[in-house]
Amino acid sequence: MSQDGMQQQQHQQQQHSNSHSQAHHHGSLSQQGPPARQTSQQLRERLTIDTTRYPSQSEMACTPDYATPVDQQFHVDYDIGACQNGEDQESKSPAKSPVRHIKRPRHAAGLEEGSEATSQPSQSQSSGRSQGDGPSTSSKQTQSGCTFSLPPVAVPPRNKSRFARPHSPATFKNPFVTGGDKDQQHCIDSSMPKPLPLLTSLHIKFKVVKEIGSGSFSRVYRATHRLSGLDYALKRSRSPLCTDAERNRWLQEVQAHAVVGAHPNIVQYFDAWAEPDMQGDHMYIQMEMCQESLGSMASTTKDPWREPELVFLMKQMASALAHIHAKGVAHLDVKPDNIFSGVNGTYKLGDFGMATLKHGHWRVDEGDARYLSGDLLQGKTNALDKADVFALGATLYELALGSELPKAGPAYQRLRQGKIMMLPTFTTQFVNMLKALLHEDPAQRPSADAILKLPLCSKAQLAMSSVRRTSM
Ligand SMILES: Nc1ncnc2c1ncn2[C@@H]1O[C@H](COP(=O)(O)OP(=O)(O)OP(=O)(O)O)[C@@H](O)[C@H]1O
Repeated sequence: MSQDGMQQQQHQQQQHSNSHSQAHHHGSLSQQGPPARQTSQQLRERLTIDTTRYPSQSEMACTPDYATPVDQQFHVDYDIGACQNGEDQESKSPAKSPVRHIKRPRHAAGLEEGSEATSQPSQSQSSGRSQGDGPSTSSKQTQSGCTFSLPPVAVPPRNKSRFARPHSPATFKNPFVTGGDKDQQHCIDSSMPKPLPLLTSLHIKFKVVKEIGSGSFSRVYRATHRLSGLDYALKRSRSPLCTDAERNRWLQEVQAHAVVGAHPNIVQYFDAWAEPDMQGDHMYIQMEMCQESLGSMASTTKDPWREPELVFLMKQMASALAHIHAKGVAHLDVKPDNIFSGVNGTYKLGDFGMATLKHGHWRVDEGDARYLSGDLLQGKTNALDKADVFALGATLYELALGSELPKAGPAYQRLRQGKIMMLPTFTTQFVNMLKALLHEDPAQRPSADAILKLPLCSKAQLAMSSVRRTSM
């Protein structure tokens, strides 16, 4: 075929294609392009759909056209938004309409919520619309050919209560990060619009496997994260949090635990949230799943620990405390119940329920009396990091004895003065170190950092096989 002949054939094909499109999309459908400004009269004419002149949606099978580029597709050219609440759902084109929404005056009479005009399309509305200033009454023709009007779309008045944004859940300042400025919103106050964000993610995110422990304030569950398949420890408040004091106790635990961050000898914090039940809000903390605590191990095996095992434990706990203290936090509840065995012979310090600011004048709750230093008992809170060191010394002493520490009485008082029983199976170096940790005067106790630098600690690189307690 000659060049001229080919051009002529292409021209004919083009013409045929154009006329075909126009025949199928007469009136109501238009090719996309910059929408021309239309008078209301034109719009009304276009809104009248002659369904007999183009294939119905069911004939077109409603399949989205992914092959044709979007700017070459055909689009319904009437106010889709106005029809969405009516019976016109089927007429929606899969492609976006180039015409957005036909603007209608918001102040149109009779469109206030509850007025008759919102629910009863009338002839007068249609005629009003024909003059270009009425409400949005979309008319179209049914398959039988008769024209009817869609109800006008009510534009609710800008009513404050309806359009007011819902209160966002509170975002708290973390005093462990920002310091103890009392003016900052760091704690919960019932006057806040929503004291805690009530999120429900427990059963959506987790499969609760079983309860693995409980304390005075909480129950702890083993739970599998549904997406990752990993196991976590979920700590749940024992009873619903009803008062601000209860909520703030949890908030403080969450904030302290979160700010401490990752450390090999600290139970890793992951997330925290509140969930409502019939009685109130329960608080959840998602943590690393650990093995047994030393407290529960000690209750089953009463054998005293050997020195290498204790030095190994002391080194790891001193490392955890040095990290916590460097973050400005004091743990205030170091005890065997809160030290967990992890994998490969590691130990991890957990339970930040008593944690507070190391030097700030923040809430200081007394932890377990058996591990409380004399200075804390006397209400001296200016060296809280050293109170942790005392509690570590008391923990090591208890494990060395293989028996529980006294809760009261002369033996209790003697320990607060740094006086301990003979430990014949331990080296003098170890016993002296223990006495230093339990010193009556907090200033005389070594810091956690200083403990790590002791010659005893540098010798604490035990072969894993020799660490009897963590091989479970
Ligand atoms: N991360 C964890 N992995 C495995 N078990 C855990 C974990 N955290 C806590 N547990 C188990 O749950 C028990 C209670 O936890 P925890 O001590 O944190 O609760 P509590 O209510 O703060 O207790 P307390 O009475 O000491 O204040 C622990 O003794 C331990 O047996």
